[in-house]
Amino acid sequence: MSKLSLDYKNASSFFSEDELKYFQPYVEQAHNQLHQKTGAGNEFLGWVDLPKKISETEISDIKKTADYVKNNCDVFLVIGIGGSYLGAKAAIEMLNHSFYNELSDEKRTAPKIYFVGQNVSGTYLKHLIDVLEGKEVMVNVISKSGTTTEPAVAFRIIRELLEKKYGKEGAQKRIIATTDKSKGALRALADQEGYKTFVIEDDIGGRFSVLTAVGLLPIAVSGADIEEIIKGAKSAYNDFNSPKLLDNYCYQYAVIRNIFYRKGKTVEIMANYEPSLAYLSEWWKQLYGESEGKDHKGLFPASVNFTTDLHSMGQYIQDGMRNLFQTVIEVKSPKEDITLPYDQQNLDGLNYLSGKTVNFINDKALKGTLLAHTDGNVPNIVLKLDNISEHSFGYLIYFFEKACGISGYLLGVNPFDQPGVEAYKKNMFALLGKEGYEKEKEVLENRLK
Ligand SMILES: O=P(O)(O)OC[C@H]1O[C@H](O)[C@H](O)[C@@H](O)[C@@H]1O
Repeated sequence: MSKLSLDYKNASSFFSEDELKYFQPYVEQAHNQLHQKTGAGNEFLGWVDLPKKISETEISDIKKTADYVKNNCDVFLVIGIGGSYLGAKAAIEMLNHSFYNELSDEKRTAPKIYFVGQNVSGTYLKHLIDVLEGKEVMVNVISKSGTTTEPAVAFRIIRELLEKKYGKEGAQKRIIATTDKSKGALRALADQEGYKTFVIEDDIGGRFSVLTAVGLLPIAVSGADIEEIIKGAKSAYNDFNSPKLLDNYCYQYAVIRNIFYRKGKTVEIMANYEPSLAYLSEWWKQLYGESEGKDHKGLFPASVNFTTDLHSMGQYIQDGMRNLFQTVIEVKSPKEDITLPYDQQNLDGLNYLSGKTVNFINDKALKGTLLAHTDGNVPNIVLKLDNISEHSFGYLIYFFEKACGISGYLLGVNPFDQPGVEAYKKNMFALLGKEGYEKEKEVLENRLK
């Protein structure tokens, strides 16, 4: 069973226990807003009860479809952007072999999985087509709105490729669409072509959708146990259900973020010491960035992968502008370990470590860095995760989602919309010459002269 704990002793000299307690009434209000669906954005609170609500029928449909995918392709393309891919990618990287796609077919019992449709780079798409040559391919195209440009462009190209290779009917059996139940271009296309579909409910926003078919289908294809993920999320639901701040460390995390923000620590850096957690941070950045970055407010969520980034960003964190705090994810029992051998010659000077494991070295790096950064006036919150498992993944996801809802309400924003994302889209459509944007096009082109 996974367990998570919050250790803020390396942050506690930056605020007092009283400051934490002062938030109790506001936390209670935020808790009620979430659970009674009375706060801003309350039409997007389907994720709150999702771990309890997801049906056996949905899970078994996802598992059956995943088995079909596993038996019918070498490469599974997941086409989606933002909330429509980050959660699945985070899970697959966290739970599987570090070199999942590179493993031999005997060692990897599932297809290779590529996440695409996150850019509009011609080079990238051309290179993707090179890699698909001679491979049996299936596709899961995921878009809640069904109108997002990046995945739509990638899907049009891949769909043509599949139809050429397998014929229209053959391609139809190889495409699964995850989208809205009735709206959007992808829904219309899927209905017309007769693709297998999964529905994203109206009340679950993209960045809160990893525990729906959006995340669960690709995760199930990779061989991970999605029922365990849901169980983990369910236990987090139960563990973080109290409005009492002192009994609920999920809410404590939300409050501490808000305390630091109000003290001018405007950047939160998520730090991990396991490369397999890099995409968990990417998922977390979207969750917090899109939820809180609005009305000219909000912490800037950043991430670093340690020890790698200690050799690039470590200098800044130790010694740059003091507007940072760090949230470190410590994994108490990583999946694997390896011992450093003894070397007679000892030219690399590492014999003092021979017989020690690499995880032992990593642990000392974590602890040493924690103290150094704290000494450098960067408060450190540590989230200690017992292990890397499906259960832990579900638990962590729900922990961060719940804390995000509370934190957004404490900040005084609507955590469930993302109006700012439209600005670039409007300009891009105008410059591309999309119908209805003629006036904007002229203005923008003049500005670009
Ligand atoms: O699933 P989609 O509708 O394609 O959206 C994919 C992503 O892009 C949008 O622009 C939003 O900012 C994100 O919140 C969303 O997750």
